[in-house]
Amino acid sequence: MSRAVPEQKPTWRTGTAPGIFPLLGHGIALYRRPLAFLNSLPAHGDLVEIRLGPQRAWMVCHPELTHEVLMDPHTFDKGGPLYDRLGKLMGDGLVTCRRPTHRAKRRLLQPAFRPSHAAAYTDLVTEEAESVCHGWRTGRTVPVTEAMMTLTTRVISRVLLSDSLDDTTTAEVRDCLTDVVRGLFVRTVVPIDALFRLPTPANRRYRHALTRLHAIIDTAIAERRRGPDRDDVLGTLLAAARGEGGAPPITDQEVHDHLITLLLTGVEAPALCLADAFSLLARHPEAERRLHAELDAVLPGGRRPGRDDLPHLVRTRCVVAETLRHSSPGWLFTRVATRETELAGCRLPAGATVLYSPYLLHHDPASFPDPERFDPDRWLPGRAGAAQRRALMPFSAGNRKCLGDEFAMVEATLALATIAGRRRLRHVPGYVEQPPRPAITLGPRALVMACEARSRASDSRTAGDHVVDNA
Ligand code: HEM
Repeated sequence: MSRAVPEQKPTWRTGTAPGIFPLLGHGIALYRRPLAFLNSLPAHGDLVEIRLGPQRAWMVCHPELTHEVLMDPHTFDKGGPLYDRLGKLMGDGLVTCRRPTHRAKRRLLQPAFRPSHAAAYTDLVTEEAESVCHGWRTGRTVPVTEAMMTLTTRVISRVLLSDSLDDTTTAEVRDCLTDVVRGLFVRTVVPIDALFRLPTPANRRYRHALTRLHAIIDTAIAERRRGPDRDDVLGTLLAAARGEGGAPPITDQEVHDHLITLLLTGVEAPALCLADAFSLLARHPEAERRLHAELDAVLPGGRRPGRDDLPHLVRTRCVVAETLRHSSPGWLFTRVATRETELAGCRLPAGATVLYSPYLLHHDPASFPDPERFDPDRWLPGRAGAAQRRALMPFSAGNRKCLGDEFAMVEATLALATIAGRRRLRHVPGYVEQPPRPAITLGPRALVMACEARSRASDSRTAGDHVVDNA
C-alpha cells in the first residue's frame, strides 16, 4: 500500500538509530554505506535520532514531516558549523546565507531562472548538447560523466556570463569545479582544519582549483566592467551593484559570491543526473525503447529539439524525473533549529541539527512501491498521486527550494532528447555498478560507456509508445 496525504495531524513515530560507535556515532555508517544506512532509518521512526560524531542530530524520515521543517525557515534555518565552513569557501551566496538576507538575494537572481524563462535557454542547451556528442563514434567508448560536466559547465557559464569564457577557460572551470566539489565534502564533514593545511596532492589540487575559480570569476567581472553591458546574470548583478532597480546596491563581494555559488550549484548536479539517466536507460531496455519511440515521433530524423517541442517530450521528462527520484544527486541536507522547538512530539534544543534526505524519501516503499525499480512511467500524466508528488523532492521545497529547478529540468530534458536522438550508449563489457562515494552530490563520477548507432524506433514501435497527452 502506498502512502496517502494525511488529512489530519498524524501521530508521529520517533526512535533512535542503532549502532552508535563511541566518538564517531553513525559517521562511519554514513560514510561507508550511506544509502543502506539511510534506507534503514524509516524502520526506526518518522523522526530518528542519530549521532554525528558525539553530537545528537535528527533525521526526518517522512515526507510530510520534511515539508513541516522546510516550510518553517524561521525555526529551521541554514546554519551551524557546516554552513560556517561552506561560507568560508563559497562566500555569502544564496546557498549559505541565513534567512534575514535570503529573500533579497533570491529576489535578485530569481528572474533569470523563473520557469517561464527556462525555455528561453532551449537553443543554447541543444547547441551544447549537439556539440558534446558530435565526435562520438560508433564502437568507441565515451567518458560520459566528463562529457556531461562539459555540457553543463558550458550551459551555465553562457547563462551567467554569455560568451565571456573561451573554450579553454570553460574546460578549466569544469576541472576546477570537479576538484572543489570533491574537496568541499570532506572539509565540511571533517572539522579539522590542520588536516587540510598539510601539503598533500589532494589538498594542493583543491587549493589550486579554488584559487583559479575565484580568479576566473574576478577576471570575467573586471572585463565586463570595461566592456558593454550584456543581458545575462552578470549583467543583472552589475546593475544591482550600481544600485539600479531601487534596492540598496550590492557589494562587489556579493557579485563574486553569487557567481561562484551558481557555478558550484549549476554544474555537477545536472551533469550527474544526465550521466545517471544514460546509465539507467542502458540497464532498462524497455524504458530506453519507449524513450526512443517518443524521440522518433517528436523529432523525426534526429531533428534538434526546439522550444515548441518541450511540451511533447513527455516521456523524456519522465525519464529525467524518475532518474532524479531513483538517483537523486542531492542526497543529504541539514537545517539548524534557531530556537528550542518541538518536532514530531520531540523537544529539540536551540542549535539542534535536523537532516533530510531526498534519497531516503525517494526510496521509502511507503511512498514509492518497489523503490529500487527504475520506472519512468510512474510520472506519466495522471499516474502519480498527490502523496507521491509531494514525496518527490530532488530540488527540496519551501523558500530554499533549488533556484534552478525548472531550468535543470528543461536542461536535462533537452540534452537527453538531443543526445539520445543521435546516439545510443551501452555499458562496456564487465561493467559493475559501483557503490556511491559520498560527496556533496551523489552520482557516477567517472562513467565510461560505449557508443552505438541508433536504430530508429519506428522499426519496432508498438501502439501507445508515444504519449500525446502533454498535460
Ligand atoms: C538536477 C539538478 C539539480 C538538483 C538535483 C538540485 C538540487 C538542489 C537542492 C536539493 C537544493 C536545496 C538544498 C537545501 O535544502 O539545502 C538546491 C538549492 C539550490 N540550487 Fe539546485 N539543483 C540542481 C540544479 C541547479 C542548477 C542548474 C542551479 C543553477 C542555477 C542550481 C542552483 C541552486 C541554488 C542557488 C540553490 C540555493 C537556493 C536557496 O537557498 O535559495 N541548482 N538545489
